[in-house]
Amino acid sequence: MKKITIAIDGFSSCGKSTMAKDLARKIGYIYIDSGAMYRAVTLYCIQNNLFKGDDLDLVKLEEAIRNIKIYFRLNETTSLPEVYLNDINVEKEIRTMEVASKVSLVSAVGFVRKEMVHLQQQMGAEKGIVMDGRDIGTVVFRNAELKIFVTADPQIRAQRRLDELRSKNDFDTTFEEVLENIKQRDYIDQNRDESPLRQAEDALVLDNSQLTKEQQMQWLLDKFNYLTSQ
Ligand SMILES: Nc1ncnc2c1ncn2[C@@H]1O[C@H](COP(=O)(O)OP(=O)(O)O)[C@@H](O)[C@H]1O
Ligand SMILES: Nc1ccn([C@@H]2O[C@H](COP(=O)(O)OP(=O)(O)O)[C@@H](O)[C@H]2O)c(=O)n1
Repeated sequence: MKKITIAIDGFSSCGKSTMAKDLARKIGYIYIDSGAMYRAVTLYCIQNNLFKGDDLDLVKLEEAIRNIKIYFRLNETTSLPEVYLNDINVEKEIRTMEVASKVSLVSAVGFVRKEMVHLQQQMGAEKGIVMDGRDIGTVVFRNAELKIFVTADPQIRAQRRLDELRSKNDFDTTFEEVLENIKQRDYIDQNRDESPLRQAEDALVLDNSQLTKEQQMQWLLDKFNYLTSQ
């Protein structure tokens, strides 16, 4: 069967990666978490002291950006792609609240986006890919055959993210901190000049506030099956 490109965009912590991963596994496509790439650049900035508070040293970052090597490699146990920063697996380090609190500042920078979008387009050149993020259907793969825009109630999203942090033994972060971070990132992501988070005109919208992971997966699979059976 001819392979297509699937773009899943939407707000923070609403289940995009979960859906994208599940679908990719089911249909045998590659899965790419584009947010992990912006998180990896953010980790680089933190590790190299490019932040003074919320001020980012753009001169140093621009000098460094071409030498920041980011790629995914499959974890053989989970069969899921994991992100590498300059040849080090940083899959765990990029999921901290420290990175979450800075990532929207880094992802708003034009030259960072240019590099990441270029890499993402290379990864999807052969189609057969499910990529999730903020600008996949509007910028990275404007011609994607299937575009989904996911949303959910912020309180529900914060609780989901908090449960995830707890499951990773983070018992320090509070519900209020997670909710605040989600709202802040949504605001910056929607209001930045470069590729702001927008619903593509041809995207199908899913509010999964009241859906289980299984239900949202079935919804997505139905859309995929319908499209590819045409
Ligand atoms: N429908 C759902 N119901 C409950 N929890 C969900 C649902 N979808 C995803 N989750 C959980 O919510 C958290 C955020 O999901 P994730 O896929 O990482 O979101 P995103 O990629 O949009 O940031 C994860 O811990 C995930 O397991
Ligand atoms: N295609 C993308 C993906 C992520 N991002 C940025 O990267 C951040 C982290 O993305 P993510 O997908 O890991 O976020 P979560 O919703 O999983 O917390 C977002 O808040 C955006 O600022 C982006 O600008 N463009």
